[in-house]
Amino acid sequence: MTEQDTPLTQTATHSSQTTSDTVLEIRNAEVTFGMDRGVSRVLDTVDLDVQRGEIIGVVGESGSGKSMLASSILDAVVDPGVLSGEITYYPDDGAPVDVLGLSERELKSLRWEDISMVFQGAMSSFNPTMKVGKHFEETLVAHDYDVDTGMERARELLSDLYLEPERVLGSYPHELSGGMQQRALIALSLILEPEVLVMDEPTAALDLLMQRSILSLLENLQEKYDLTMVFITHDLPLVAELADRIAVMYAFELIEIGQTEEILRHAAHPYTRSLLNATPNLDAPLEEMQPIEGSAPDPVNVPEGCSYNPRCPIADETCVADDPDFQSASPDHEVACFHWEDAAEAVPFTSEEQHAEPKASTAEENR
Ligand SMILES: Nc1ncnc2c1ncn2[C@@H]1O[C@H](COP(=O)(O)OP(=O)(O)OP(=O)(O)O)[C@@H](O)[C@H]1O
Repeated sequence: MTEQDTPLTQTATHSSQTTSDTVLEIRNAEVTFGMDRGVSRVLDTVDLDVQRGEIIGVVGESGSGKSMLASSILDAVVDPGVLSGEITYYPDDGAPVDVLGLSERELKSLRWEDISMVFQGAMSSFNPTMKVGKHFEETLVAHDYDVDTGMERARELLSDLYLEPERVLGSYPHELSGGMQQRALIALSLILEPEVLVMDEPTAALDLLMQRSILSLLENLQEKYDLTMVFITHDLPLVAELADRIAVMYAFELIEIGQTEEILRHAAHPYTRSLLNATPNLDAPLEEMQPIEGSAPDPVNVPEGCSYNPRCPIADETCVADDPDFQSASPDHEVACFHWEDAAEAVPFTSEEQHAEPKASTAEENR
């Protein structure tokens, strides 16, 4: 059987996948900045449903809009960025929350108690003049949580992350290594028992070994605390080890989404396939790595039609004239490309080996 043998099914947007298990529903999320040289659209009509209890990896090149998506989820886009669309949070117990309609006060509580966020570079998130323990206490007090109970939870979380609680709580941030700081920050983000954890390049500043060990700790935390995780990164192989699903961004839009294994083995967007070929792979020789030709578009000047068309080997006049809708490449696998059925032939994988080890390696080598 060929790699792409699934018949084209009807056009659909992945928003149609909303189920009763959806914890976050993002519709038409758009972020613009007014610049001297025009409007910079740095997030372009993104629709995404995050399912309760899943780990979803959002990947893309630097500047593709991943951080804008992360901050949109919490209505935290920096000024003077303008966010529009709808972000709905469905708590486990309670009425749906219209995130963009919340007051500042309501947002403040949502941000720690329901949906929490961890950014790259723990040092910029901690106050360097305050001991780590004080950060936990202040967060508990600010949200009217019982400090004793909360600090018990802090100790448990720090232990879960293989840190010595007393030592870490009694240290200033700079007294801890980068890996310890980042783990302490993850513990802090979970102190108010949020249901969803959004992480924006949480391990980017760390060495490979520390990245891997944090990933496995995150997996344990997710199981223990029933968390939903949105893990944002440029590192596709890294997130593939953790994520149940992968969503790929290109030029401020989502262009493909599917189960991790499906994306790794049967990516249907020419960009995703090129991204996999451009990704270092421990199993494949370096010469098999192929950089993607051309450069990512400027947000003020995104190409008409499919924004990938100037770099795409199978683009034709349709791709220049129209922006493709999502199509179903296989169950739970959607791709925004007119010619996805030709992508496997046009952009073959350079390595026969799998590009990365997915979370659960259960599927056959090939369909
Ligand atoms: N404050 C700002 N004002 C104007 N444009 C911005 C601002 N912050 C980011 N951008 C632009 O928004 C676009 C998307 O940026 P974003 O940070 O979301 O990308 P990213 O995929 O997270 O990249 P990286 O992996 O490098 O963090 C980029 O073109 C960036 O230059």
